[in-house]
Amino acid sequence: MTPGGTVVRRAPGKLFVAGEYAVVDPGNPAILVAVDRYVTVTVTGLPGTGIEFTSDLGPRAVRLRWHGARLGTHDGPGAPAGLAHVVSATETVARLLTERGLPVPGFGLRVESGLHDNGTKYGLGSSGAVTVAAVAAVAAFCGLQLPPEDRFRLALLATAEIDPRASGGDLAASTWGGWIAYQAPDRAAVRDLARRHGVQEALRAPWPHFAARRLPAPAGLSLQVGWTGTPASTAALVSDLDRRTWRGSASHRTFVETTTDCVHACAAALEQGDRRSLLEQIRRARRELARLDDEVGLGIFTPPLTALCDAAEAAGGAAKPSGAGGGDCGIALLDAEAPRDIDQVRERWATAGVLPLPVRPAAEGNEE
Ligand SMILES: Nc1ncnc2c1ncn2[C@@H]1O[C@H](COP(=O)(O)OP(=O)(O)O)[C@@H](O)[C@H]1O
Ligand SMILES: C[C@@](O)(CCOP(=O)(O)OP(=O)(O)O)CC(=O)O
Repeated sequence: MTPGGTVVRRAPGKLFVAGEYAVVDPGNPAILVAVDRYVTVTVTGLPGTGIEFTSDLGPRAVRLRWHGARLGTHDGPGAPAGLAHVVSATETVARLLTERGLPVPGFGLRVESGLHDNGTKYGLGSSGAVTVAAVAAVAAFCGLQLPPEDRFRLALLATAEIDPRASGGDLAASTWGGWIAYQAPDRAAVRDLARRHGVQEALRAPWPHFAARRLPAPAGLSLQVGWTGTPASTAALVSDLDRRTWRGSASHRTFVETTTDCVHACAAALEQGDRRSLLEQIRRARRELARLDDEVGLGIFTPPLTALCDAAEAAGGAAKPSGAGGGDCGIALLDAEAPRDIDQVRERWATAGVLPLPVRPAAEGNEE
């Protein structure tokens, strides 16, 4: 902490490489990569016990006060629109402080997002990055020294209070950085564990199915990212899928089996530096998502995302939507030694209305 009592923490955004949708069920693997665009959270001491939130997405600072363990306005507990993630992150760290007998001081928390373009999200995981950065900043400001897994767990507990369907893969990438293999715990179960036995206990207890480990970056391949310019609602797409009869069907089982096999093969290809196999598996992941989309008509593939994939495959690369689809970003892996092919793909993307984003994998995640 600086002498003025200000703490600054940042967390990178992320992209899904493979495993989206399947990863929402505990234990199913996915691969993500952190990218070098960040959400930055600054916490500064303020007199009193209230917490003042300022976001670059909101018009003005919002001062909230404590109603027991929850933050809210004078009317009662509850986060104002657009502040759900920072409020939940603050409440979760505050519960840990209280359980440890430590005071929760008053402070101001300010968010600056590098994951938006004039207020429109790129789909690079701003909700995950802001949660990870807010947990780290609030914890450090309050004098807690926490290892990465504790910060990840706090961020997941904070997220599960808002939406237990979210896998937390974004939180893992934002916490650890680099290329990550991730398996989610049962979010409702860990949320209930924290509610019943406390946050401290939820940090200590085993979390069945949860796993996160770093993978090597792909050698000789360049990660290219295209933005469709259309923001998609992940929560809406995931709950849309849940409302259909697909879950529990033979098609669901096939999707999960194929996707799991594909993610394991991608991880092995990264570990063995096998470029050709990695490209084959990314193309397979695209096909499996397309099959899901054809069967349930979810709208994962929009015309710009299909054009993004076709252009990359025509140049000998592999590509797919990243995450829930329906807009946001797609990724491509292209031969790093063929800059002219990369330029050509980017030109074809521009013609299809896809903006190439100048982002690169970020080796580092969020720091304590
Ligand atoms: N700059 C920010 N300031 C405060 N909260 C933010 C900011 N960026 C994102 N969030 C949180 O994340 C939510 C948006 O999540 P989502 O639509 O899933 O975007 P993304 O796809 O980028 O994760 C917002 O409603 C808010 O709670
Ligand atoms: C469908 C999913 O598996 C992947 C969603 O990935 P996105 O990258 O679309 O997510 P946001 O960061 O919230 O925009 C749902 C999940 O894992 O929670």
